[in-house]
Amino acid sequence: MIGPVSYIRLDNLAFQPPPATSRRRRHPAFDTSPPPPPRPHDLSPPPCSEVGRKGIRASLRKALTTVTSRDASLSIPSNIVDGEVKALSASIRCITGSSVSRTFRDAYNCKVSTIRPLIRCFHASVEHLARRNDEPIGLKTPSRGKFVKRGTRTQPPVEARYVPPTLKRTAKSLPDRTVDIFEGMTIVELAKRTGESIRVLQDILVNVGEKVDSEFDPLSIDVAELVAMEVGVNVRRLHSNEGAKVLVRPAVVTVMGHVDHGKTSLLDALRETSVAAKEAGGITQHIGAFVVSMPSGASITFLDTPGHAAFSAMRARGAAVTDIVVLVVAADDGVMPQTLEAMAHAKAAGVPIVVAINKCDKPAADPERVRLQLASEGLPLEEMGGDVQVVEVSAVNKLGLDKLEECLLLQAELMDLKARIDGPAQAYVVEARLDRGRGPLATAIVKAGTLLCGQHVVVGSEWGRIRAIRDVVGKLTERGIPAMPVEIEGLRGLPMAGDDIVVVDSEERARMLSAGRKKKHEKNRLMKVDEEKIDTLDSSEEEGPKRVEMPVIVKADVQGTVQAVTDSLKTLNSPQVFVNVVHVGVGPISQSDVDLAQACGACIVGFNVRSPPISVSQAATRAGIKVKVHRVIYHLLEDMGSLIVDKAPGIFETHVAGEAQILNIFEIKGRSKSKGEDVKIAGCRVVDGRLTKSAVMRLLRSGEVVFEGPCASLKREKQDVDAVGKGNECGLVIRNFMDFQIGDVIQCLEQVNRKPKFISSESGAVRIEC
Ligand SMILES: Nc1nc2c(ncn2[C@@H]2O[C@H](COP(=O)(O)OP(=O)(O)OP(=O)(O)O)[C@@H](O)[C@H]2O)c(=O)[nH]1
Repeated sequence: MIGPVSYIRLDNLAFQPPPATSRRRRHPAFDTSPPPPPRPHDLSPPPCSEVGRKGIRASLRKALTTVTSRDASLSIPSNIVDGEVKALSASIRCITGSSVSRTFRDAYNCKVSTIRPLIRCFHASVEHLARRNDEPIGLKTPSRGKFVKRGTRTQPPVEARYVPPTLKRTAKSLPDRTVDIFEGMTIVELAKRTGESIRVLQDILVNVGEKVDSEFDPLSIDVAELVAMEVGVNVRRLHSNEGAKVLVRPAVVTVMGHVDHGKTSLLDALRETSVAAKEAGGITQHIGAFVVSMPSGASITFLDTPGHAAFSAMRARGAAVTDIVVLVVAADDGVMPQTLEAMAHAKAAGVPIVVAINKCDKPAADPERVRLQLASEGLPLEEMGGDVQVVEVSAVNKLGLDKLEECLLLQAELMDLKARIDGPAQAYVVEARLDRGRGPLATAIVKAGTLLCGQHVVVGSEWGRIRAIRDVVGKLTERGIPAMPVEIEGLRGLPMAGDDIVVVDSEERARMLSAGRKKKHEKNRLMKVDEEKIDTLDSSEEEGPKRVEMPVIVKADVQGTVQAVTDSLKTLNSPQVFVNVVHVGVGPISQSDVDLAQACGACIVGFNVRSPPISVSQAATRAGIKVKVHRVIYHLLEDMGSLIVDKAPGIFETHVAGEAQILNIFEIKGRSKSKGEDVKIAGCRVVDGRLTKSAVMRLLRSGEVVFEGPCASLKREKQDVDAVGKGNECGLVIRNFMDFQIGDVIQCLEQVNRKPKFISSESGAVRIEC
C-alpha cells in the first residue's frame, strides 16, 4: 500500500564551500562568493562496514553532507524504493549540478577509482533504506529547487541554502518535454535538443553499451531514443521520406458522438458494406477495424472503437492514428454534452470532422435544428460557408451511407493523405488482447512503411518478433502496408492502445529499448500517482478528515477497456478517498491478482471478464478481498461508488436533535456525587425532537448561547433515563453549570457523521460529492 511521502530532513548542516580546485559546475548563487577555503581534512570516506548496521541513516547523512559540501536542507524521501537510487542521484545532481560520482570526486579532489568504496557506500545506504521500508512507492524525483543567497556582491554570502521544491512543484515535474529524434542524428544534435551536455550523453552511451568514436558519428534512432530516455525526455521519432516511394493511402476514420446517438449502429451498417463482409459472406469481423472499398477503387479504414476512451488514450500517447472523425448526432436529440466533448477531442487533436446527422428516419428528427446547434457551437459547416461536411443518414434504414462514404473520400482527398511504403514500418496499436492459444495479440494500423513477418519490434514498452500478421478477415499475410489494419502475433507482453510500433534491427536492441521504456514508464506512473494525490490534497487538508486510500486492481477483457475502467475509477477520487489503481491487467482474475490484493489490501474489479474460477473466488473470500465483476461500466462505477462511500471517514457535523424549555429550577444542597456540592436541576419540557443523556447540551438565553457542556444527569419522575421524547417533562443537570433561568432553552447536540454521496449525471458522468 502506498504510504504518505515522508522526508528525512538534513537541515542545519555546517556550510562547507566547495574546494578551490573543484571542477564542479557552480551554481550562480555561489559565483559571488570569495575563493572557498581549503577542503577540511576530516572528510574521510565512511567505512563501508557502517552500511547494513544501525548507522545506515547516519551514514547516509554523513555521505550526503560530504557530497553536497554545503548547507543542504535536502529532503530525502524515506520511502525510496529499490532501483530508485537514480532519483536520489538526480537530487544530488540538482544540488551540485553534477553527477554523484563527479560530486564525490570533486569533494575529495581525487580519482573516482580512489573513492569508489565511498560511492558504493552511498548507493548501498540508499538501497538498504529502500529495502527496509514498508512503503513501496511514492518517491518523486525532486525537481530543480532554487538556491537562496543571503549576502551581497561585496559581502560574501553568509548563508546559502538549498530550498527544496515544494511537494506540489515536485509532483508537477513529470517529464513533459518531447524532442524529435531521427535516424543518423549525432550526439551534438541530441545534446542540443535535450539540453544535456555532450559529456553526459557520451557517458550514457557507454552505459548502454554503444561505442561512438566521435561526437559527430551518426547514431541509430533506437540508440538516440535510449539516450534521450535516460536524460528524462520524451521522444518523437521522425522518419525521413527522402528517396522513398510515397503513395496515396486510405484515410483512417473514427466514429464519435453522444451516448445512444447511433455510433454502433452506424458502424454496423458501414461494416456491411465492408471488404470483410463481402469477402467472407458477412462473417464476424476479426479485429477492431474494417475497410470499406469504393467502386472507384479507393478505400476507407474504419476503427471499430466508438467512444472517446480509446481515442483519448491514443491521443495521450501522441498517436495520430485517426485522420478523420465522424461526429454522429441524433437528429431527434440534437447536440448533447458528449457531442461537444467529441468536438473538443477532434479539435485538440487537429483532426477534421465530418458530421453524420443520424436517425433521420424518426418522425421527431429535426436536422436543421442540429445544424444550427452545431454552428452555434462554433463548428464551421459547409452549408454556412465553412469546411465541415454534413450528411443526413439513418443507420437503421441504411440511408445516406454512400453519401457519407463519399464525403469521407472527399475529405481524405483534400487532406492529400500520402505515406511512404518502403522501409521500416511506423504503426500504432489500436487494440490489444490476450489469446489463450496465441498469446498477446495487437491490432495495429500501419501509418508508413511496411511491417513484415519476422521483424523484431518494440511496441510501447513491450517487445517481440512478429510471428504472424493477419488482415481484417483473419487471413495470414506477409506484410502490413499504410492504413492497413493488421493483427500481429509474437509479442512478449500486452501493449496498450495508442502504443507505437517500432521496427528494430535485432532482438538485443528490442530488449534494450523495451527495458528502457519500461523503466521510464514506471517512473512516470509513480510521479502521476503522486500528482493525482496532491491534486485533491489541498481541499482535504482544509476540511480535516484524513484522506484514506483505496487500492484497486483492475482486470478487463482488452487493453482499451482496462484503460477506460481505470480512467473512470479515477473520476471517483475525492478529498476523502483516493482511488489508487495499483495494478491493471487483461484477462480473467487469477490467483496472483488475489495474492497481490491481499498484499496491498486492494479490492479487485473485473470488467467484461469471466467470473474467477472457484478456487480463486474461495481464496479471495478467505482473504476477505472484495471482488466485483461487471459487464456494464455504469454498474461497476455504482458498485465502486458505494464501496468508496463506505470507506470514506465522513465529516462529523453537529446536529440539534431536540429542544426543551426550562419551566422550573430545583436546587439540592450537597448533592454533587464527587464533591458533595450543591446541584441545580433544570425542570424542562421537551418541545421538539428528543434529549439524550450521552449528548452535549447547549443553553440558550434570548437566542444567545450561554453555555455548552455534557449532560450530567437526565431523569423522568426520579428515574434515570437515557432519553426523553417530545412532549415529556424531565429533570436535567448540565456538568459544571448552575446558572439556569426559567424560560431558557436547552438544545441537545448530537454528532452526525456525514458520508460523501455517489452522484451520477444524465450524461453518465459520475463523481463523489463530499
Ligand atoms: N430510428 C432509428 N434508430 C436508431 C438509428 N441508429 C440507431 N438507432 C437506435 O438508437 C439506439 C442506440 O443506438 P446505438 O448504435 O447503440 O448507439 P451508440 O451511440 O452506439 O450507443 P452507445 O454505444 O451506448 O454510446 C438503438 O436502439 C438503435 O436501434 C437510426 O438511424 N434510426
